[in-house]
Amino acid sequence: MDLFSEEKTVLKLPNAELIYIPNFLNQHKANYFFEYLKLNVAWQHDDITIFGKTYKQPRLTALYAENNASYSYSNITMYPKPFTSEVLEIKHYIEKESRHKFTSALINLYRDGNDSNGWHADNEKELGENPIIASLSLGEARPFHFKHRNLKEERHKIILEHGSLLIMKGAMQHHWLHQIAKTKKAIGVRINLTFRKVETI
Ligand SMILES: O=C(O)CCC(=O)C(=O)O
Ligand SMILES: [Fe+2]
Repeated sequence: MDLFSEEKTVLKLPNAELIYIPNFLNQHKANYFFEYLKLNVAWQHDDITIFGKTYKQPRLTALYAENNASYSYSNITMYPKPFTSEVLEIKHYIEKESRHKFTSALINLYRDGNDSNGWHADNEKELGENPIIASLSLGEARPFHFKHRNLKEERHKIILEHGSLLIMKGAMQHHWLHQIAKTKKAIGVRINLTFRKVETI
Protein backbone atom coordinates (compact mmCIF):
# COMPACT_ATOMS: atom_id res chain seq x y z
CA MET A 1 0.00 0.00 0.00
CA ASP A 2 1.29 3.41 -0.90
CA LEU A 3 -0.27 6.11 1.18
CA PHE A 4 -0.36 9.67 -0.07
CA SER A 5 -3.12 12.02 0.97
CA GLU A 6 -3.70 15.65 1.92
CA GLU A 7 -5.83 14.55 4.85
CA LYS A 8 -5.18 13.18 8.29
CA THR A 9 -5.28 9.40 7.83
CA VAL A 10 -5.92 6.85 10.57
CA LEU A 11 -4.70 3.38 9.67
CA LYS A 12 -6.07 0.58 11.79
CA LEU A 13 -3.78 -2.40 11.27
CA PRO A 14 -3.51 -5.76 13.00
CA ASN A 15 -1.87 -5.02 16.38
CA ALA A 16 -1.20 -1.37 15.57
CA GLU A 17 -2.68 2.01 14.91
CA LEU A 18 -0.96 4.66 12.81
CA ILE A 19 -1.99 8.25 12.29
CA TYR A 20 -0.45 10.28 9.47
CA ILE A 21 -0.95 14.05 9.23
CA PRO A 22 0.73 15.40 6.06
CA ASN A 23 0.69 19.13 6.75
CA PHE A 24 1.02 19.07 10.49
CA LEU A 25 3.33 22.12 10.39
CA ASN A 26 2.72 24.80 7.78
CA GLN A 27 5.49 25.31 5.20
CA HIS A 28 6.81 28.43 6.88
CA LYS A 29 7.20 26.75 10.30
CA ALA A 30 8.51 23.51 8.77
CA ASN A 31 11.19 25.44 6.81
CA TYR A 32 12.16 27.43 9.88
CA PHE A 33 12.54 24.37 12.16
CA PHE A 34 14.42 22.44 9.47
CA GLU A 35 17.04 25.18 9.01
CA TYR A 36 17.26 25.86 12.72
CA LEU A 37 17.75 22.21 13.71
CA LYS A 38 20.23 21.50 10.93
CA LEU A 39 22.51 24.26 12.22
CA ASN A 40 21.92 24.23 15.96
CA VAL A 41 21.42 20.65 17.12
CA ALA A 42 24.46 19.09 18.83
CA TRP A 43 24.70 16.28 16.24
CA GLN A 44 26.55 13.12 17.25
CA HIS A 45 27.98 10.47 14.96
CA ASP A 46 28.09 7.35 17.13
CA ASP A 47 29.53 3.91 16.59
CA ILE A 48 27.13 0.97 16.73
CA THR A 49 28.07 -2.63 17.40
CA ILE A 50 26.09 -5.31 15.59
CA PHE A 51 27.06 -8.99 15.96
CA GLY A 52 30.41 -7.94 17.43
CA LYS A 53 31.34 -5.58 14.57
CA THR A 54 31.59 -1.83 15.06
CA TYR A 55 30.36 0.63 12.43
CA LYS A 56 29.61 4.33 12.23
CA GLN A 57 25.85 4.78 12.48
CA PRO A 58 24.46 5.66 9.02
CA ARG A 59 22.99 8.96 10.22
CA LEU A 60 23.61 11.68 12.81
CA THR A 61 21.62 11.74 16.04
CA ALA A 62 20.91 13.79 19.15
CA LEU A 63 18.81 13.27 22.27
CA TYR A 64 16.96 15.99 24.15
CA ALA A 65 14.88 15.42 27.27
CA GLU A 66 13.21 17.06 30.23
CA ASN A 67 14.84 14.55 32.62
CA ASN A 68 18.28 12.94 32.59
CA ALA A 69 17.02 9.47 31.61
CA SER A 70 19.51 7.89 29.22
CA TYR A 71 18.27 5.88 26.26
CA SER A 72 20.02 2.77 24.94
CA TYR A 73 19.67 0.87 21.67
CA SER A 74 22.04 -1.15 19.42
CA ASN A 75 24.75 -0.98 22.13
CA ILE A 76 24.63 2.82 22.21
CA THR A 77 23.67 4.73 25.31
CA MET A 78 22.63 8.31 24.64
CA TYR A 79 22.60 10.94 27.36
CA PRO A 80 20.16 13.77 26.84
CA LYS A 81 20.69 17.49 26.61
CA PRO A 82 18.03 19.82 28.04
CA PHE A 83 15.31 20.76 25.53
CA THR A 84 15.90 23.92 23.56
CA SER A 85 12.96 26.31 23.23
CA GLU A 86 12.51 25.31 19.55
CA VAL A 87 12.28 21.59 20.31
CA LEU A 88 9.94 22.40 23.21
CA GLU A 89 7.72 24.40 20.87
CA ILE A 90 7.46 21.38 18.50
CA LYS A 91 6.82 19.11 21.51
CA HIS A 92 3.90 21.32 22.61
CA TYR A 93 2.25 21.17 19.16
CA ILE A 94 2.63 17.40 19.12
CA GLU A 95 1.33 16.95 22.66
CA LYS A 96 -1.74 18.99 21.77
CA GLU A 97 -2.43 16.90 18.68
CA SER A 98 -1.75 13.50 20.27
CA ARG A 99 -3.15 14.35 23.73
CA HIS A 100 -0.07 12.70 25.17
CA LYS A 101 2.94 13.93 27.15
CA PHE A 102 6.45 13.11 25.98
CA THR A 103 9.70 13.34 27.94
CA SER A 104 12.31 12.96 25.20
CA ALA A 105 13.07 13.67 21.57
CA LEU A 106 15.48 11.46 19.65
CA ILE A 107 16.49 13.38 16.54
CA ASN A 108 17.93 11.83 13.39
CA LEU A 109 19.64 13.60 10.51
CA TYR A 110 19.87 11.65 7.24
CA ARG A 111 22.56 13.45 5.25
CA ASP A 112 21.67 11.84 1.91
CA GLY A 113 20.38 8.59 0.40
CA ASN A 114 23.26 6.60 1.93
CA ASP A 115 21.95 7.37 5.39
CA SER A 116 19.31 5.03 6.73
CA ASN A 117 17.68 3.43 9.75
CA GLY A 118 17.53 -0.37 9.44
CA TRP A 119 14.59 -2.63 10.31
CA HIS A 120 13.84 -2.28 14.02
CA ALA A 121 11.11 -1.76 16.60
CA ASP A 122 11.24 0.87 19.29
CA ASN A 123 10.73 -1.70 22.01
CA GLU A 124 13.36 -0.73 24.57
CA LYS A 125 12.17 -1.32 28.11
CA GLU A 126 12.56 2.37 29.04
CA LEU A 127 9.60 3.09 26.73
CA GLY A 128 7.13 0.93 28.66
CA GLU A 129 4.58 -1.62 27.41
CA ASN A 130 2.82 -0.07 24.40
CA PRO A 131 4.60 3.21 23.71
CA ILE A 132 3.14 6.05 21.68
CA ILE A 133 5.83 7.46 19.42
CA ALA A 134 5.23 10.69 17.52
CA SER A 135 7.53 11.32 14.60
CA LEU A 136 7.91 14.69 12.86
CA SER A 137 9.62 14.81 9.46
CA LEU A 138 11.42 17.81 7.95
CA GLY A 139 13.31 18.25 4.71
CA GLU A 140 13.61 15.57 2.04
CA ALA A 141 10.59 13.23 1.89
CA ARG A 142 11.54 9.58 2.44
CA PRO A 143 9.52 6.36 2.50
CA PHE A 144 8.83 4.79 5.88
CA HIS A 145 8.43 1.02 5.44
CA PHE A 146 6.72 -1.10 8.04
CA LYS A 147 6.04 -4.82 8.16
CA HIS A 148 4.35 -7.22 10.55
CA ARG A 149 6.68 -9.73 12.20
CA ASN A 150 4.37 -12.71 11.43
CA LEU A 151 1.72 -11.67 8.89
CA LYS A 152 3.74 -11.71 5.68
CA GLU A 153 1.14 -9.81 3.59
CA GLU A 154 1.22 -6.88 6.03
CA ARG A 155 3.96 -4.72 4.45
CA HIS A 156 3.26 -1.05 3.80
CA LYS A 157 4.91 2.25 3.12
CA ILE A 158 4.12 5.89 3.80
CA ILE A 159 6.05 8.78 2.25
CA LEU A 160 6.96 11.02 5.17
CA GLU A 161 6.71 14.54 3.80
CA HIS A 162 8.23 17.84 4.99
CA GLY A 163 6.17 19.05 7.96
CA SER A 164 4.31 15.76 8.45
CA LEU A 165 3.55 13.95 11.69
CA LEU A 166 3.31 10.17 12.07
CA ILE A 167 1.97 8.73 15.32
CA MET A 168 2.60 5.04 16.09
CA LYS A 169 0.34 3.52 18.73
CA GLY A 170 -1.08 0.33 20.19
CA ALA A 171 1.04 -2.81 20.17
CA MET A 172 2.91 -1.70 17.04
CA GLN A 173 6.37 -1.93 18.60
CA HIS A 174 5.74 -5.56 19.62
CA HIS A 175 4.38 -6.82 16.32
CA TRP A 176 5.85 -4.62 13.59
CA LEU A 177 9.25 -3.49 12.38
CA HIS A 178 9.98 -0.23 10.57
CA GLN A 179 12.84 1.23 8.54
CA ILE A 180 14.09 4.14 6.46
CA ALA A 181 15.92 2.42 3.60
CA LYS A 182 18.95 3.65 1.71
CA THR A 183 18.32 4.97 -1.79
CA LYS A 184 20.56 5.53 -4.82
CA LYS A 185 18.60 8.67 -5.75
CA ALA A 186 20.43 11.97 -5.28
CA ILE A 187 18.48 13.40 -2.38
CA GLY A 188 18.98 16.07 0.26
CA VAL A 189 18.96 16.23 4.02
CA ARG A 190 16.08 14.92 6.10
CA ILE A 191 15.59 15.54 9.82
CA ASN A 192 13.24 13.42 11.90
CA LEU A 193 12.27 14.01 15.52
CA THR A 194 10.75 11.08 17.41
CA PHE A 195 9.05 12.10 20.63
CA ARG A 196 8.93 9.39 23.25
CA LYS A 197 8.14 8.91 26.90
CA VAL A 198 11.33 7.55 28.44
CA GLU A 199 11.03 6.33 32.02
CA THR A 200 13.94 6.56 34.45
CA ILE A 201 14.54 2.91 35.32
O1 LIG B 1 13.41 8.65 10.54
C1 LIG B 1 12.33 8.12 10.77
O2 LIG B 1 11.28 8.48 10.24
C2 LIG B 1 12.25 6.95 11.71
C3 LIG B 1 13.13 7.10 12.91
C4 LIG B 1 13.06 5.91 13.78
O3 LIG B 1 12.45 4.92 13.48
C5 LIG B 1 13.72 5.94 15.08
O4 LIG B 1 14.48 6.88 15.37
O5 LIG B 1 13.51 5.01 15.87
FE1 LIG C 1 12.07 3.67 15.16
